[in-house]
Amino acid sequence: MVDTAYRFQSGFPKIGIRPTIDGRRKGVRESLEVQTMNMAQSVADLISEHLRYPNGERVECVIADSTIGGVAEAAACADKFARENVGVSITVTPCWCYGTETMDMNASIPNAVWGFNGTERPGAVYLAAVLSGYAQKGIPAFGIYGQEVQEASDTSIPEDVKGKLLSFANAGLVVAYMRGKSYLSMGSVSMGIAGSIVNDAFFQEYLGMRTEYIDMSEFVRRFEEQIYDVAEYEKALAWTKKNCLEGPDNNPASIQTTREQKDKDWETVVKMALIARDLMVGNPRLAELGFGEEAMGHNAIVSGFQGQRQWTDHFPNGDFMESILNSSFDWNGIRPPFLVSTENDSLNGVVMLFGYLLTNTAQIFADVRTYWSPESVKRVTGHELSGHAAGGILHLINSGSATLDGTGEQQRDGKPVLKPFWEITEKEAADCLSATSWRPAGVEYFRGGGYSSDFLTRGGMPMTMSRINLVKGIGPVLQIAEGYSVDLPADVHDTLDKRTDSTWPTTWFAPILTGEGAFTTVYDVMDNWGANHGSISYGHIGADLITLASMLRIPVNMHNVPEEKIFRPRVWGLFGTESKESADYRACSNFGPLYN
Ligand SMILES: C[C@H](O)[C@@H](O)[C@@H](O)C(=O)CO
Ligand SMILES: [Mn+2]
Repeated sequence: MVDTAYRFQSGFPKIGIRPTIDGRRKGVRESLEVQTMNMAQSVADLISEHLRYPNGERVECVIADSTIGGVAEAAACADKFARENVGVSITVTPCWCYGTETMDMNASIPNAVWGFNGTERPGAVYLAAVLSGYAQKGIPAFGIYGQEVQEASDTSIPEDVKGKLLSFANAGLVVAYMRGKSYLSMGSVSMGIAGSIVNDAFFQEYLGMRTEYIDMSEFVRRFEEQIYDVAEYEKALAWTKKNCLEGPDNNPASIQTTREQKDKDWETVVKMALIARDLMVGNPRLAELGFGEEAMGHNAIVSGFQGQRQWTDHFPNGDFMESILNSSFDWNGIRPPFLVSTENDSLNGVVMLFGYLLTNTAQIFADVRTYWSPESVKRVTGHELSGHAAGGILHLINSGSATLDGTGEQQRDGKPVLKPFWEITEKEAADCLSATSWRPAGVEYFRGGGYSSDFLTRGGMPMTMSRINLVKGIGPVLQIAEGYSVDLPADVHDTLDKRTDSTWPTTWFAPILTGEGAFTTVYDVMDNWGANHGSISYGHIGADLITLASMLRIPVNMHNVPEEKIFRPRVWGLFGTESKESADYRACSNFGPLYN
């Protein structure tokens, strides 16, 4: 595992836990002190045991110095949280407390309240009272209480409560971690793709992020003036030659580039990867080499590279740079991915960021290229789709930033998975690399050459595809499709793949159908997809995305997440309980973006 310290030097937000209590002394408060503090401690233990920061360390919790029985103690706790960089607030109580006097009034961070479901003391009554206060004051807060009544002496956290606490804390940390960071736009709008019109108001108001912009000529300046770590470049090039095997050139012989040009392209694409990374997060080595300004980077947690066409018409394309940065390993070993979106599609970059921060695993960026109905597959190949694929499949394929982790060569219990970097073994990283070949770019599209990663994602993995679209008059809208990667017989894959650009990585994706709305058929999923790209995460993370979207006030226009898994602020129910989709739209528009 490599040293990640310089990437994460600004530190991580903590979870603040507020034990609130009935302030009446001479009996009531004293009798509750221990139980209340124990609840706070058990929540802190739960969170630190289960949740990790992007560098693999356990999430840290801060508990108020005392239980909170009134406004003076609430203010003391707020001071402590501000000093300790608390970005997410959880109030816990087993008893009645004074709602508006004890609540956390910080509207710019996610808030939740866990009210103990006992009847000796009315924790759930406080929960209801304080949540009505939150609704009345316009601060959406999440309410948590267990299904089953607990004994007063029971210090355990019921399973249903654990689930909600962790979902809330996980999504809340994403909100907190994004705040103050940047999206780095490398280049401008790619081929008229609207998602690459980087919208600063969206980033600022909904995510609390900056947008930074550089011209792609900055790469040329850094090539020519050697503004990169030459020693690292040499190491990277040698590693690439050894581990990134060049595949066959698919171009007609008359337009194939020479061996000499191909070798030169390898040198350029490796330099591009170093430079893009340095632009995003900085590099202390550059300061030692006399480039103090460049050493600082742009504080970017996600970026996008325009590439097409001004760059790719002349220089090698960005595919190697994007794929290797988006992967969990490179010449420096196994390390957290750097998120880069192809074609500077910033809106797809944002869902890559959500998926990554929710799971700590790398993301597949892809074109949502083709809906293959069972009939079309049968007509073209004679094959009958079955299993998860029975209703048809989507061909996800793209030059550029699909992570090599997306090969599915990492394993857990013998099954293909994508893992957080700290769980990936050397062998698994090597297997992802051997499952990938690097195909000379199609020079009709990419006149400047370059190399595209070519692999086929293993089937059987639970995956979630998502996408943000901007709608004039509404703002951002999120769409989510949970499904599975699927295996096709090799000859069937070949026939379908060869009809398109077979030098690109493929994921065959079968969304889960619910029989309703956008999930009536696979065709409907494709037909309702809002743009040319999607980001694909390992696991069924739709519920986490929905929780996160509600914190940011981004409505969800389509999803196939089971109702019982959805967790949003309590006040969403006050916008109507019949059609939760339209209530979500009204709630988001009523409260407006988190940082407005
Ligand atoms: C080579 C082509 O221009 C592709 O890059 C194009 O199909 C896209 O990926 C559009 O998103
Ligand atoms: Mn694309």
